[in-house]
Amino acid sequence: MPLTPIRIAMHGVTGRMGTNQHLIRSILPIIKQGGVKLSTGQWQQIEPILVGRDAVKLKHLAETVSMQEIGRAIEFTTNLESILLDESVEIVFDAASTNLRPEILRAAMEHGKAVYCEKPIAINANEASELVALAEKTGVKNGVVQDKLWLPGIRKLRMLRDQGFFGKILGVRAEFGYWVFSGHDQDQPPQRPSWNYRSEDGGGMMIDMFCHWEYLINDLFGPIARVLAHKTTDIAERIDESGEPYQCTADDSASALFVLKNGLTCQFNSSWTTRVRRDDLLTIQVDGTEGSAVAGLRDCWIQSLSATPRPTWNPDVPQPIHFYDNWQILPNSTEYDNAFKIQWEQFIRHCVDDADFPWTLSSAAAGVRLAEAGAISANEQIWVTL
Ligand SMILES: NC(=O)C1=CN([C@@H]2O[C@H](COP(=O)(O)OP(=O)(O)OC[C@H]3O[C@@H](n4cnc5c(N)ncnc54)[C@H](OP(=O)(O)O)[C@@H]3O)[C@@H](O)[C@H]2O)C=CC1
Ligand SMILES: O=C1CO[C@H](CO)[C@@H](O)[C@@H]1O
Repeated sequence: MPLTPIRIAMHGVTGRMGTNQHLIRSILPIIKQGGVKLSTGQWQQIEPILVGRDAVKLKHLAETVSMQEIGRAIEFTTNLESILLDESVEIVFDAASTNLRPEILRAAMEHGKAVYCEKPIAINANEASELVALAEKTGVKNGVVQDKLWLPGIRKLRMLRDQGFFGKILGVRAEFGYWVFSGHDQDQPPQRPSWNYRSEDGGGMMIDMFCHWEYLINDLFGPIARVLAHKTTDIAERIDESGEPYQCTADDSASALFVLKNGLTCQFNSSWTTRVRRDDLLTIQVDGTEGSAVAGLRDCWIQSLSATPRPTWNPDVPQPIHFYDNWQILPNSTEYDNAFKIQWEQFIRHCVDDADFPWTLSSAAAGVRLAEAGAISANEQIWVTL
């Protein structure tokens, strides 16, 4: 007997993340592959209902896009209330802009729905804690996107760590970012939404990225003990979606030192105002006594102690070493599925099969606390202990 498909309401699906990563690269491919395989060997199929405020965009996704991807249309509605009252809907997912998230999550949990959502779960630690408390009170299953954990580059880094490649890990440096056009030249339109650059709308580098850095560092290297951070708003005015100039009130660059409970120091630079001259938009370098690795989003390069060149400082001659030449690229040792899709499958198994799922609201609240600690550190110019 096939299992009844679980109904998943998807709010914020008309946005960049909702459309691309969640609908087109996760949910529709899961439907296409027949659902998610459970521990019993049965396949759990899913049925999405798209929810939002713009019926035209929803109809396009539910009909045209869905038809292209899975050969049939799916449901959509602009009535969120009716979704909350619909007992056949088991999971409410939210990928709308950050400042809307707490209200949606609260309403869904109060109606007994399992919740799954994009990061961050809130823009301040108090609100994040209230959501965690409500999840505990209502007992609903809950989860938060922590996609970077399943990026191929990060999986390769984790494999190196587990195989003891590094020896003793001495330090971690991450460079994240790229140039986000301000929109002042109409031939170079901005590639990120304007709310990202307004703190009153939930934007800002720290709140966007420190929640990623928290779970990534915690997973790969251990829990963070304290942070020293600095943030700036490098570009004061940008152009919004309607072509109007607006004042940027959020940080677009942030640097941080995270010192872990095990004593390791992780240095993270994050910027929307930098031009890339490195291997990828995010690179994480791990240096150890026995070897070093640099992970990008998909690739990972290694250099062992025995392959380490011997630089000497002499600015009077051209640099004799081509530093990139002494690194070896790791092969792909498995198939790397989309990171968001992998986590969706795990969340569905958690809901249906009770499989372990540690990436909860509680774990995501730590990311919001780190962003808040970073902001306090920057504003008061102090170390903040977590
Ligand atoms: N995990 C990751 O790698 C990433 C996560 N994110 C997170 O994803 C979330 C969405 O970001 P992104 O996709 O870039 O944002 P977008 O601006 O592209 O999308 C915003 C979405 O929110 C909806 N929305 C905005 N205001 C309202 C409102 N008042 N009422 C109802 N719906 C509203 C929009 O609907 P409409 O179409 O009708 O305007 C749209 O669906 C953020 O929380 C962000 O932090 C972002 C980037 C990467
Ligand atoms: O929130 C985010 C901001 O944008 C980044 C990419 O540009 C994402 O990786 C991240 O999740």
